[in-house]
Amino acid sequence: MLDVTLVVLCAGNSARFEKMCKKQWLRVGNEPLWLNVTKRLSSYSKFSKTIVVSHKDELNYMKNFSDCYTFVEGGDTRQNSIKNALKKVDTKYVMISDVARACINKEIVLNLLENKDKASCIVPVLDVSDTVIFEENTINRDKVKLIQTPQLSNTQVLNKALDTPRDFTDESSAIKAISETIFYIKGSLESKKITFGDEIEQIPCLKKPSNNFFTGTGFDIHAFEENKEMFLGGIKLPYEYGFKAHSDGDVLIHSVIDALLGAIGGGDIGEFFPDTDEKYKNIDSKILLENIVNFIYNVGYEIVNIDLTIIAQKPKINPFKIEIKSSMAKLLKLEKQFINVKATTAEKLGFIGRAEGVAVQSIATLKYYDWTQK
Ligand SMILES: Nc1ccn([C@@H]2O[C@H](COP(=O)(O)OP(=O)(O)OP(=O)(O)O)[C@@H](O)[C@H]2O)c(=O)n1
Ligand SMILES: C[C@](O)(CO)[C@H](O)COP(=O)(O)O
Repeated sequence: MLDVTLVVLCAGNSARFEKMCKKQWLRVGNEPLWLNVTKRLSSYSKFSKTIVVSHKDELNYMKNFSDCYTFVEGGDTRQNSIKNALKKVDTKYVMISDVARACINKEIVLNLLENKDKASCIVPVLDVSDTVIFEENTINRDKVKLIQTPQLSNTQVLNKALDTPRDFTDESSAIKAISETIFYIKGSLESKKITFGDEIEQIPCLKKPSNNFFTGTGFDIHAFEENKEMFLGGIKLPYEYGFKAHSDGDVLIHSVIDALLGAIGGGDIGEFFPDTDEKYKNIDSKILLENIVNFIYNVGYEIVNIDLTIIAQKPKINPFKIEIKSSMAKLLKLEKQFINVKATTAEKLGFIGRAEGVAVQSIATLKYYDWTQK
């Protein structure tokens, strides 16, 4: 076992990527990119431990995918994500790589490891073959290097180098700033970082997402409550009661949220919005659904269609079905043809039949965001 910890940085926001899905959640077959890259990098040598740094909103979801790695919550910058990871590093050396550099080859990792005692930070670099200008003045391109990852650092030195208010864009810059040594090895064009959306085509090792479909079911019930407005599918219904709930009680939206989370293996609405949390007291459930829809797109899915059935003796639903369908289509960012709203009574049977409350069951079908399509 090496005295080296592997850290894969997967906690970014993909702001410059400008796609529906975040870079780390692009699918390679059935694997999110972060898992595909982490499996590949960790297979290259016997690292003491592998740490995956995850965006705070995706940490619990990411943990669903593997028990083989230590998951750490990222920070608001790459450097702070590294600092969070270093709290879990107890080895002399740490190798840190950007998940956005998806196609790191084994030779580079082995070369870094072979040279780990040559300096405080071992860095793969590329020479420049283009003419280079700096502030509109041509400079000597032979003195220019493009820095890549993974970078292999002495853990103690890196901790010291990052104990600063300065924000560096990589480890070697921080280590150099405290006058510690750097050793450069030959990098690779294959180690190109995915930053902008159109760069995906330049990444050689990715295969297209699987064509699988994913379904999830949702079911929710809410009792009627006096002195409360009734919301169903984001629409206010003119009824004498509302729904008894911590939130606004929109039982239809809650049912659909559970169907969406079910389809991605993301648990249930209570895990995302605990009914013990004051910030969700009387919350507009449309906000909850918008949050979940954004999450689903961020982690690499698209919604194909939703079908739902409202089970209610009262109020009469038919007069509002079209409005509910339009409301839900807008919230789900779906064409109306892909959201179906059904309604039925309970034939006066049971609590629904006694008009004590309403139930809604939903089913959602999702697929992966296909980044190979323009
Ligand atoms: N707070 C952050 C920011 C970035 N990263 C990771 O650092 C690597 C390089 O960052 P970058 O390519 O800039 O990714 P993003 O920050 O997602 O991109 P952007 O700056 O466009 O938002 C990525 O693998 C990213 O996931 C991280 O772990 N934590
Ligand atoms: C660390 C890095 O990949 C080295 O080139 C680069 O600095 C990351 O920059 P980003 O803006 O955080 O992608």
